[in-house]
Amino acid sequence: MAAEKGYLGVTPPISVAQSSDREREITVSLMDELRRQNTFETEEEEIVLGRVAALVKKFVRDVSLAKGLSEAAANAAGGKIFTFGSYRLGVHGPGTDIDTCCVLPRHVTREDFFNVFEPMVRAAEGATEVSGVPDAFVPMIGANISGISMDLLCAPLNLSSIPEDLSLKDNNILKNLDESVVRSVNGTRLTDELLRLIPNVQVFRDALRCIKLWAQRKAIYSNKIGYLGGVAWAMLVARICQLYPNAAAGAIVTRFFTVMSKWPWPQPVLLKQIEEGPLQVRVWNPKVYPSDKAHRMPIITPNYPSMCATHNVSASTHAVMMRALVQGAAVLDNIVAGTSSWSELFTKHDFFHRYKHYIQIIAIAKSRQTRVKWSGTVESKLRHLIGRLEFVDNLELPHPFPKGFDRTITCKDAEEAANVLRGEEGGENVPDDKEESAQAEAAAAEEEGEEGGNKVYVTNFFIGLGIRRLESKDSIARRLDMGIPIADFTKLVKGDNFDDTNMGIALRHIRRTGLPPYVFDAGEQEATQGAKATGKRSRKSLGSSPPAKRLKMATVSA
Ligand SMILES: Nc1ncnc2c1ncn2[C@@H]1O[C@H](COP(=O)(O)OP(=O)(O)OP(=O)(O)O)[C@@H](O)[C@H]1O
Ligand SMILES: [Mg+2]
Repeated sequence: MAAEKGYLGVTPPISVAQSSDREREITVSLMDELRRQNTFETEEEEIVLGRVAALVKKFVRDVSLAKGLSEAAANAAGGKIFTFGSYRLGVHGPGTDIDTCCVLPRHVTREDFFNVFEPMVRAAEGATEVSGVPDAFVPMIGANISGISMDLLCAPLNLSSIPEDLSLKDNNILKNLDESVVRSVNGTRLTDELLRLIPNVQVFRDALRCIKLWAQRKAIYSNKIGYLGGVAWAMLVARICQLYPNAAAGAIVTRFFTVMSKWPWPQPVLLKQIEEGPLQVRVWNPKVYPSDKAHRMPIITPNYPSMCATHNVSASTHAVMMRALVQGAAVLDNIVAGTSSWSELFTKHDFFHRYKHYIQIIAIAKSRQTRVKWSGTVESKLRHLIGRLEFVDNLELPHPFPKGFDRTITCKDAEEAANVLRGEEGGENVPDDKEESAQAEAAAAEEEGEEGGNKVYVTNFFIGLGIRRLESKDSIARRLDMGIPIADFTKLVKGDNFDDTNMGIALRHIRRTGLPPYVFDAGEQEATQGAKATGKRSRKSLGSSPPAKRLKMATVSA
């Protein structure tokens, strides 16, 4: 395709010029700054991946033999791992998961993956925190092996054996596959296609590292909450690389901010023309599907079947991201002019200083394991709360923070623990003890009997409330009534698999001065004028009290 047109992408480049001396200069200083910010990974990963690849082959062989295949056929059955996501793109940093897809021959099933492979991973040297999620949208095993955390996906293909040189590029490979398998292999297919559509991979990597770090520092990195996730940021940077194929990384970053802060959304960002293909599946098309037309910031995956990687973006998160892009563009102007340095681009967000009022959403669980799932559910539904809050009178911007804060609450007895689970305050709120692994905890709980536990595990999410400036002094007109959105949200999260003996949900209105100290970095809170760590005085319960009270309490005076 590139050869025919002479360029990559859906339009010709804006400029094929080489970067100027100044752009090269700022590229050098950008790389220095990224190294200072410690965004590069270590070498350990390759070794661990080699071990996982060998384990997958052994697993395929064992299952093949157990299913009656001959020794020769079992040996030939193969099995292969494909890394994808940020590791495969070459922009993986310390502490991020390695996304890995285990491709299997057809006779090795998803059940085998969880019944046979999962225990093999658990028994592997250095393996901790191995937990399978067979019924997830994309079924997977989460594992930490020798300190490297991985998401292992499972993809049995329609092939009797998986040779070492197998490629997933051909769309026909998707024929007659289960939808969840299509999703699993499409992670790899997307990353590989992305790399094929970029004129200069090293420039892309350097620029993307910069943009990812910036987005994390500005608290606008999370697909689940309605910002962009890793792959969506990667596609935006890839598009800029296509538009300026000969530019150095520093210049790509500059263009990224100028182009993206002015992008005429909802015009989609495409890396190539959308392809038709052999499956009866939906390909993104706003002319046909009203839900696709509703996407505010569509960034479309290039591989078949193309989809929108940003369908969680709401009016609010869109506004927050645009504000950050415009500010970023201004900082870049100064960097290019030499009046500012790169570190200025990576300064921390001001989310916990910015608003007078916040909502705190607390996912409460009786065990650490329950919390993993429950806080995941609450997190994935938060965007619905944001969507409903967008319609509240006087509320200009419900601004979600992209990450939850995990805490352990130690109670004096089981009764107090039960109260905390119901959303009432109490117990001593302490940081999670990272040393105490989920498995050790499960073993201890079994010994004591779950019931006797006096610890409760919570994840706290925050939404900042940007309130419209009001002329009126009339207290009725100045009310912010969030009762209905909050009641709807509570109902929604309790919708599936809610078990009130092990889980709870509470929502509170909290003032800036009452924010808990753990949302701040060391020294940060003291620097904030008027911030106090006490908290209790100004907290009001929104979701844990009886409905009538909840409605009343949900009204904040603006
Ligand atoms: N919203 C999405 N739409 C389409 N594919 C997605 C989406 N989110 C994730 N994926 C697939 O899963 C892969 C891994 O996703 P992930 O969110 O871990 O991104 P990443 O690029 O690895 O960034 P990070 O450094 O944050 O892990 C992506 O490369 C992509 O193939
Ligand atoms: Mg990843």
